[in-house]
Amino acid sequence: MQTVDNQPGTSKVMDAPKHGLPVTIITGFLGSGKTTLLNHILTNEQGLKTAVLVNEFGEIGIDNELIVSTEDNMVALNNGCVCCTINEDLVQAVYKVLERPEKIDYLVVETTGLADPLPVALTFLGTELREMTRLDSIITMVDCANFSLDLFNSQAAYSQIAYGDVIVLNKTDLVDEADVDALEVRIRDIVKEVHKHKGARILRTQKAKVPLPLILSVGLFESDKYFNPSEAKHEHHHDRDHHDCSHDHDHNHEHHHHHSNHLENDGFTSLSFESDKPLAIRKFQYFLDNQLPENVFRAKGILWFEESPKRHIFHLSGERFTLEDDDWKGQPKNQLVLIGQNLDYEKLREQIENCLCTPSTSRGKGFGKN
Ligand SMILES: Nc1nc2c(ncn2[C@@H]2O[C@H](COP(=O)(O)OP(=O)(O)OP(=O)(O)O)[C@@H](O)[C@H]2O)c(=O)[nH]1
Repeated sequence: MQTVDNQPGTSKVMDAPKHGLPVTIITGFLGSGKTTLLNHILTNEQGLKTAVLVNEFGEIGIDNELIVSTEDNMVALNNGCVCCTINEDLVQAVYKVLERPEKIDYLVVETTGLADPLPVALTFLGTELREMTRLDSIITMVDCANFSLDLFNSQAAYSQIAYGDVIVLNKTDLVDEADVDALEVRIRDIVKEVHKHKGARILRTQKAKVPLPLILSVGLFESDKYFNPSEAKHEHHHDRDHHDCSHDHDHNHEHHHHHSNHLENDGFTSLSFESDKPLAIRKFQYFLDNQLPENVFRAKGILWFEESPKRHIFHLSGERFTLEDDDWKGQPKNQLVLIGQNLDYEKLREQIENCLCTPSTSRGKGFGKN
């Protein structure tokens, strides 16, 4: 776990002392644009000093590599669900931020794409943290090109929509406006099912570019109205024995019928692959085009191809993949995480290993067109 500060140096001092530290939770399904929003916040926050807690699904923390200026403002909570396994880690991580001698104006928590945001919110409301922090809002990112509750068959995906104070319909560049309209109607219905009298603020974005005043320090989270922390049974024990996802959470909140019993992360698991050998571009492309099974919903990686001196950032969400390049800062290597349901680990691992260069692989072949 690492701790860090964005934009060191002078920071605009907010009125609130540290014990009222405003907190925003960014949630949203796998690949919806949470990290993209986080980077947008960190590059545009203008003088605010923001601490960031990032929880990632998968053994390798690819996000550490993808978040801007992570030298000193980030606590990475790797491998585990922020709402179950590492709940106590979350409390400890927030304390670490609060105890730092320098001023912190804001705390942003990015959950994994499979986390139910409600227990995360309750962590801020139902523990000692209640005195120290002020939960400002839950922001839910939605991938307009891939959103379907049926497709995900995921309790977490439902909860993310149901409890979002601000819902950002992202990736509008990939779909027709009429589809976004239909999605918005569906989402408003889900929000209404849970919050009878309260709508969510729904925004549309590309690359999560949203004016920050619309999402930060908005005070949209209405804890007293929708949650009763004193009733929350989500207790936080200071021993390590409770880091066990196999227990059934009973948060005993008003909307009990949607409580977050998302055992095994709705059947999603991850495969992490690392190698200090380069990949052969053609083989990897063959893997993507012909072998990658449909049950891999999300993948991300930092890739090294023998044919390229660049560092390639690979993302797959649904059926779409992208490869961007920048420069290596250290020794090149491959890091790849695949996330999906019912993964055949052995087969996948073998297929990826087969993409690595063998000494006889010829050089100089570029990425072909699909
Ligand atoms: N076309 C398009 N791509 C986008 C947009 N926003 C984000 N992306 C891309 O979608 C991919 C996933 O974005 P991330 O921000 O990493 O998503 P995430 O929610 O943090 O992903 P996980 O943490 O793995 O669940 C990346 O390749 C982004 O560049 C958008 O508005 N349009």
